[in-house]
Amino acid sequence: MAEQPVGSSQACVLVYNAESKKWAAQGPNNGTSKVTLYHNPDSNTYRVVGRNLQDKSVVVNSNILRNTTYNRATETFHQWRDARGVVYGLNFTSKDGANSFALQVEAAIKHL
Ligand SMILES: CC(=O)N[C@@H](Cc1ccccc1Cl)C(=O)N1CC[C@@H]2C=C[C@H]3CC[C@@H](C(=O)N4CC[C@@H]5C=C[C@H]6CC[C@@H](C(=O)O)N6C(=O)[C@H]54)N3C(=O)[C@H]21
Repeated sequence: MAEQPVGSSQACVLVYNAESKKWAAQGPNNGTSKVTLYHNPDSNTYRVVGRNLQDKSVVVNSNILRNTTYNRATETFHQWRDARGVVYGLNFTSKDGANSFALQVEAAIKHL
């Protein structure tokens, strides 16, 4: 069976630049994207894919692994580090959207 979407939310996708010590919004219109958690039941893998609402470009495509720590820095800003050390931030447009997405990611990590 192909990948299934587990859930989606709206968030600005940011990547932290350790050199400049700045967060960089990914994509136009301040990086507002639809972020979706996908599950591949065949391989039991999960990933977060974000598509910019304006130009539909993929701004994050990050595997969520058993040892991924999903950090709820604030009620609406969550972040995680990928296997290569890239730090992604999601600045959600609502607390409910942030909470529901986080619950799905946290459940996914437990399922791995
Ligand atoms: C042990 C460890 O690596 N810890 C990481 C986190 C982590 C822990 C456990 C697993 C994985 C990860 Cl990733 C870590 O500390 N990192 C990751 C890189 C990030 C960079 C800057 C500093 C500046 C302060 C803080 C920050 O970012 N914070 C505060 C809320 C604040 C909310 C909104 C976002 C929106 C854009 C920016 C802003 O407001 O202009 N912004 C913020 O300014 C946002 N922080 C962090 O958060 C830093």
